[in-house]
Amino acid sequence: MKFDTKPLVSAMAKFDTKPFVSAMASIMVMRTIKNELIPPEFLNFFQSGLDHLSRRFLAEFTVVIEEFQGLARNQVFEAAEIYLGTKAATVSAERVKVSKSEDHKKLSFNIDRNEEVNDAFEGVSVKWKLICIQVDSSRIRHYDNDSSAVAEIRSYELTFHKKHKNKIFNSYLPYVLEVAQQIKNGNMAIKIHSNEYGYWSRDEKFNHPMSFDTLAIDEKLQREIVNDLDKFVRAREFYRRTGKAWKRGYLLYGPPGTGKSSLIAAMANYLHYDIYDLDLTVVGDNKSLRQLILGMSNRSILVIEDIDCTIKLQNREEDEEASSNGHDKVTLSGLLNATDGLWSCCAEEHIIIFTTNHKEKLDPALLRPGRMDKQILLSYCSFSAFKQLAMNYLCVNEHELFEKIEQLLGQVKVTPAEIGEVLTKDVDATECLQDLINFLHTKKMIKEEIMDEGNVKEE
Ligand SMILES: Nc1ncnc2c1ncn2[C@@H]1O[C@H](COP(=O)(O)OP(=O)(O)OP(=O)(O)O)[C@@H](O)[C@H]1O
Ligand SMILES: [Mg+2]
Repeated sequence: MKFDTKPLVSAMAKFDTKPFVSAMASIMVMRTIKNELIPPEFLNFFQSGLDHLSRRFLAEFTVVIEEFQGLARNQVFEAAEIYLGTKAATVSAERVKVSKSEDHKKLSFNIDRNEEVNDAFEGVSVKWKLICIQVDSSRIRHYDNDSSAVAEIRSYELTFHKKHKNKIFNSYLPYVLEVAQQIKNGNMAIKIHSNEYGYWSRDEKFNHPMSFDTLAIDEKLQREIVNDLDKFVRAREFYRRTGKAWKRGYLLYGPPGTGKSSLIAAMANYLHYDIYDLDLTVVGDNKSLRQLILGMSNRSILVIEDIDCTIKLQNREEDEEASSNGHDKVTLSGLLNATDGLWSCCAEEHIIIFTTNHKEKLDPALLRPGRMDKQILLSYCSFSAFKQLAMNYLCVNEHELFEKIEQLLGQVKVTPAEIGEVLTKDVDATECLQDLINFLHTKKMIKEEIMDEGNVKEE
């Protein structure tokens, strides 16, 4: 290993004091001793002592970025990992790791443990190092105890001259986060995370093929939703200026099978955001809920399906009673605080989606203006939505049977899910459409019979 004296010399020129010079001289001597005389097995130990000394006298400043904050993965660590992957492939590291999982579209590079990577930002030199310490896995809360008795605690050390502290904190680290996000958007498949045992599962790929091209909803409504999403994504400056949390809440409501979950999938695919599918029934209390939401990464969608029945959400007075009785459970105000409260501002670009089949059952506190930014009704199939389904399932955009179907759709309520089922029964398009006409006729007859019975009873 060659010893580069340039930084030392320039540092000595700047800080021309006797004690400093003699300390630097000692360090140089020790480095020579290290390179020439120390047996390889003691090198690491000696090196860390030397690094420590250099840091003191070169006025270096080191930021430690640990992989986990409690149970949640540290997003700065994640971003550093992705960002340094690009550096590792091109610049200074002497050893890199290369991998490609199914989730990735391209090769991923990574610096190896205890390797250093130099980087420069607006004229400032920085040094990254990946530190790995092996410990007994039972001492780590986030670690899956089944797999191994030994676990690794990983962290990055970012070192630079302390006079650049402001620049690093205010410009460089945000830049690293930004670049990592861009890389992630281009390279990573979307993930879906679900909660179990108090933390998010990490590596499930989100494979739902639904997109706004295949979603069968009213065209005008679709345009409105897409415009809303575009506006939200572009609004970074607006949220920063107004001090509002950069998040948007949607309530999707409507009968089963009308496309609420399909719309969520289309949104995630459109924005390229990860989904965090929150099952409130397995969240013990408000504190765990808060921790889960803090564990979400930026640019992601929090989904709480069937909000009316997944949990009994009481009103606020009952909440207070419950917490004063020491009851451990997620309460409505806990949920609202978690999604709405001050601390949820820590993250950026969060979309929160609640779904329900029964909007009328929801607590008014959830529906209060300003809480859910947009309430979207997904309803029974219109003719234009049907045409989209015919295109999806049968690759047909015009057919002589369409007129009859349009007429029947005006008379009976049928969900896109029901239509989808009929259209997949046969291979031949005409037969499928004829099946659909028969299905709609039957529904219409049943509806008329029910109405007749109602009239009889009324009489
Ligand atoms: N608007 C739609 N466009 C395209 N396909 C749809 C639509 N609605 C439903 N489907 C089809 O029906 C299936 C079920 O729909 P989905 O799960 O989105 O309904 P949902 O409204 O979420 O129902 P639930 O209230 O029971 O959760 C989907 O997998 C999809 O194949
Ligand atoms: Mg659903």
